[in-house]
Amino acid sequence: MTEAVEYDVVVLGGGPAGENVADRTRAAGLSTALVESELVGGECSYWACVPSKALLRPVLARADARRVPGLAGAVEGPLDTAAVLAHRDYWTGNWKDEGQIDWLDSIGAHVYRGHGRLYGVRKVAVTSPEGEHHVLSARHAVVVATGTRAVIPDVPGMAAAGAWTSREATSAQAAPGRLLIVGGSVVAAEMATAWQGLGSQVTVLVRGSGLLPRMEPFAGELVAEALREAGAVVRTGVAVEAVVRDGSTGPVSVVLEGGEIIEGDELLVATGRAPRTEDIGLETVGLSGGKWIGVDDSCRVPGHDWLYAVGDVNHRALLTHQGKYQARIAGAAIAARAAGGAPDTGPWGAHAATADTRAVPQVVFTDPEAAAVGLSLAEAEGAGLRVRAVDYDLSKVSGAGLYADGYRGRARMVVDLDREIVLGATFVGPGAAELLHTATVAVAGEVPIERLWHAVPAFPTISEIWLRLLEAYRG
Ligand SMILES: Cc1cc2nc3c(=O)[nH]c(=O)nc-3n(C[C@H](O)[C@H](O)[C@H](O)COP(=O)(O)OP(=O)(O)OC[C@H]3O[C@@H](n4cnc5c(N)ncnc54)[C@H](O)[C@@H]3O)c2cc1C
Ligand SMILES: NC(=O)c1ccc[n+]([C@@H]2O[C@H](COP(=O)([O-])OP(=O)(O)OC[C@H]3O[C@@H](n4cnc5c(N)ncnc54)[C@H](O)[C@@H]3O)[C@@H](O)[C@H]2O)c1
Repeated sequence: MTEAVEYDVVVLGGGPAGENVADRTRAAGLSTALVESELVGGECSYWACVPSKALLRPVLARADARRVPGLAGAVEGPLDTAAVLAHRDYWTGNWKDEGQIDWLDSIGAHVYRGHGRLYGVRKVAVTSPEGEHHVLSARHAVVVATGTRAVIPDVPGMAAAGAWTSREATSAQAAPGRLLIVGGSVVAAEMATAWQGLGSQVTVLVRGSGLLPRMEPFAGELVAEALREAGAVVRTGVAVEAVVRDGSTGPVSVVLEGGEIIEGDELLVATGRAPRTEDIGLETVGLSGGKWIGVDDSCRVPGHDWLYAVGDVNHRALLTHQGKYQARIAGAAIAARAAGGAPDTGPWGAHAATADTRAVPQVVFTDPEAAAVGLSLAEAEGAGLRVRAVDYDLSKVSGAGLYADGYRGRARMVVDLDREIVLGATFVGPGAAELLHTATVAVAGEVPIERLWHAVPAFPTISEIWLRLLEAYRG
């Protein structure tokens, strides 16, 4: 080991969360090193958000166009899959990270390529791909931002079958003929939409009772209905007992509980994420590897005043925008503490990631899009709050009718009856994604219903749903 190189802050993991911490600590004038073992930009840029949305955009645009009289006839044919994949490759920078490295250089952050591990208090050891070793020490903070990897359940034959995870599903260079998908949450629903649209015959095998189990039930119902209309098979209440494949390529068979066998050409396992913490030296500071890292609202690890964790790895909200938000909060908290100040960690304070528990927005880019923020009805009731849900058929809004012929969609607003504020909102329908931020402002801002009444949506936009929901609530 060489002598330690000292920085104010050392960031372990260069995904969206890690990069944004570096951005904030550099903006505060703190010297910062960032350690990345694969590609700076992380899962999101190369195997998750960005490539998946590049695959989905043409599928959704075509579906939208097919619902517009006068335009539908022009988009009857199949998508140009090769062009879509090439566009996806462009958006991932062909899995190269020079652009992100240039940006980190431009803000004066020092990048170390290699696997990083905590090496006792305030220290990180880096092993480069060439086998060089560096020790970095942090005057003020080490921030762990190592993200997650896909979980492959312990189903006989699954791991050996060379099943796709989200990585292969977002980076594949051809559409498989028959794609089997195990799982029914966000990755499963989005990838089913993308690959069915790009020419595969998709079968989704859902263990639970429907798709998108964390959203209002109507979200999963509408998405499943549309997937079936697009030609996919969506089966609920089915458990996969075994996977059989001769090697890791060629036809793959899934054996369901009860003995039914379904054959496909590829199998995507979309059954959740596990933290990448098993080999990052947590044991050297008295913590356990392989687990999520618990943090307080400033994203600091309790009992370790120099250690922070941001992004997926802290399990607060596994979304890029929330990881970046946590990074902004943690970066500001580190800077405030480094300057000897008292951070503002009360609810909604400058150094508290309060939105993680109150106002997390998420858009699922399926057809129809499903967008939600804050609490669902079940979550609000489960929290013991006195609430009322107001539902409205989105197709009855003029803007929606003009947006698409035969528009199908639904909205729900969950109102706190004691405080008369919106706790959560869900919009499902074509074009619903861009409705979400209004709801996020209402939820995070705790805007009183009586004031929302004065926020007039433009006619004829789909946003008029707000007026309808408020009218329905006020009677
Ligand atoms: C298919 C898919 C689609 C998604 N789509 C969306 C979406 O549309 N919108 C959204 O908000 N979220 C989406 N997500 C979630 C999003 O990808 C994650 O929330 C986000 O990537 C988390 O960012 P992060 O920085 O915490 O971790 P990551 O992006 O996982 O980055 C962690 C980084 O740390 C590095 N690292 C790990 N261990 C070490 C080590 N020991 N030393 C050095 N470096 C290390 C990794 O190489 C990686 O680059 C999607 C996820 C999937 C799987
Ligand atoms: N557009 C977006 O915002 C977006 C897109 C994709 C992923 N993500 C995020 O990435 C994360 C990962 O998504 P995901 O869909 O992989 O995981 P998830 O944790 O959301 O869902 C995993 C699903 O797999 C099911 N499951 C677990 N084990 C199973 C088994 N053995 N057999 C069958 N089903 C099983 C679970 O019941 C659950 O419904 C999520 O937090 C998600 O929000 C976000």
